[in-house]
Amino acid sequence: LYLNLHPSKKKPIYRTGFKIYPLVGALPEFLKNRHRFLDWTTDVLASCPTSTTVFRRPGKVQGIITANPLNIEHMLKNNFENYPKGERVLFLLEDFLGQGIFNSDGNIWKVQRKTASHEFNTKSLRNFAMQSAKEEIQTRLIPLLKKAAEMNHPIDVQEILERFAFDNVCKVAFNVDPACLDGDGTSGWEFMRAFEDAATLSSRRFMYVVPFLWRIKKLLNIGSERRLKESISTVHDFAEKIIRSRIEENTGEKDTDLLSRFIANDENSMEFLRDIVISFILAGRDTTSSALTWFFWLLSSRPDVERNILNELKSIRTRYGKVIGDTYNLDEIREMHYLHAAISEALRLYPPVPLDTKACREDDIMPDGTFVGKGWFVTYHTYAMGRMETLWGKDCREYSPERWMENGTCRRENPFRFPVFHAGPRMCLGKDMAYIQMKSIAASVVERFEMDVVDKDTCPGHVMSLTLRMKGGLRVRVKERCADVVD
Ligand code: HEM
Repeated sequence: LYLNLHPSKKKPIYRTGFKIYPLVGALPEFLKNRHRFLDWTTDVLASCPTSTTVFRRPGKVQGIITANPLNIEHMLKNNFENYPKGERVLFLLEDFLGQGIFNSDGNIWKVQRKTASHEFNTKSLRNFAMQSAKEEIQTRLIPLLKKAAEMNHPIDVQEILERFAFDNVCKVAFNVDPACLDGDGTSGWEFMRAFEDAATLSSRRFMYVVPFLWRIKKLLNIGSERRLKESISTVHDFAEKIIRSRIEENTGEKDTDLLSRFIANDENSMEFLRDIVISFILAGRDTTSSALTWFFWLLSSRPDVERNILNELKSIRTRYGKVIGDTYNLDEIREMHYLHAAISEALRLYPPVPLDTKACREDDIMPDGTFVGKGWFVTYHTYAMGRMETLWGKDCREYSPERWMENGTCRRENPFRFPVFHAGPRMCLGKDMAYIQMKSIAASVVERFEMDVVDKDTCPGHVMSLTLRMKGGLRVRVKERCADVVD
């Protein structure tokens, strides 16, 4: 339902992108399309004059969904205070995330943001993250892929990347190596599994047609809510044990990881520290792995793009006197403009956070004239934005890294047109770190291995979790590249 406020008459007009039925509103359509929610809502938004639509369900939940950059700039920056995450979202995720940076508003958020953004800008943290990624690539990822190539076994690249990202973000968050990429059976592996369950089961709370059904299940301690409680308890126990031992050995000096930097402030309680660490792990865990999974899938059917990446890597190796197998440092990674473009293009089509929702604090009018009522949800649809002809032209659904290139470098995009990393005061803190990690992995893998995707011609589906995961994973056969082809 597209609602427009005529400035002259100040009388709202309702127009719809969704089919609305008497009494039940958009519910039948929602149920019919729940399994393809992102594509369904993309089509609806594309048919609306300003790429914005109002969403109604029976009961009091209602809000707007928008893919309009002006509206997004308004809610994420110009009228930021009016669009917090809101009590509903905070409440649904509170059992798992507590009041960590990812799940807080107002002062609680501001305090964490201030410290975290200061630390994220330090060279020492960036170097530490870079070093952790390098080690994980050299000692775990490459040997694992070599072995898969020797055995000619198909592997699930998504799962491998998820384990990689989990190891990496745990190192950055609290300097613990769960060694998930090394194999199963470790306590870190149990932590990762529990973390995954907790994230997936928490996100399911958003999809209940009867919103409070999960609360009844929680009260009775049955089904998914029981499993959620168990997984949260495993995650919390693991994190608390580490934090406790770190507090005990606290020398008062800042260490390299984030936790130590927060511990240095004596005022932070155990719960506060736990929530921060968990928020960071959640933020950095599935996002980079999701992005790279879609990137490798897109690349598998585009040998021309792969060739351009190989050529770029070759010229960097020549310039810096490197050979295949050496890891790249920060300066070299920064010079990988085409690779940057190829990853950004994958992020455009498959944003790891496809939807993001805020709550409206006071009645407001969006720049496109859409009225938003107090208490409504406001969702911006990053996935739909990557598929809008109005934003990216007629070839918007094509994978084309070239659209990012300008005079040999990857151009910057307006974050409100490309809100893949959010925008405004709450913009993703890990963006640079994420690109460094993704480019390091992509460069090391592409120059050494060919990836032959099993079922290349089938377009994979996606699973709605907190991030956009590929349904069934990405199964590939890996083959070591011949050196003469690379050179
Ligand atoms: C491709 C990779 C990534 C993408 C696409 C991404 C995207 C996002 C998005 C959309 C948000 C806003 C979420 C919301 O507030 O609802 C966000 C927030 C955040 N991200 Fe990332 N992220 C990525 C990687 C990372 C990494 C690697 C880290 C850290 C290790 C990180 C740390 C954070 C933090 C701490 C926030 C919360 C910021 C705040 O609320 O002030 N992200 N990210």
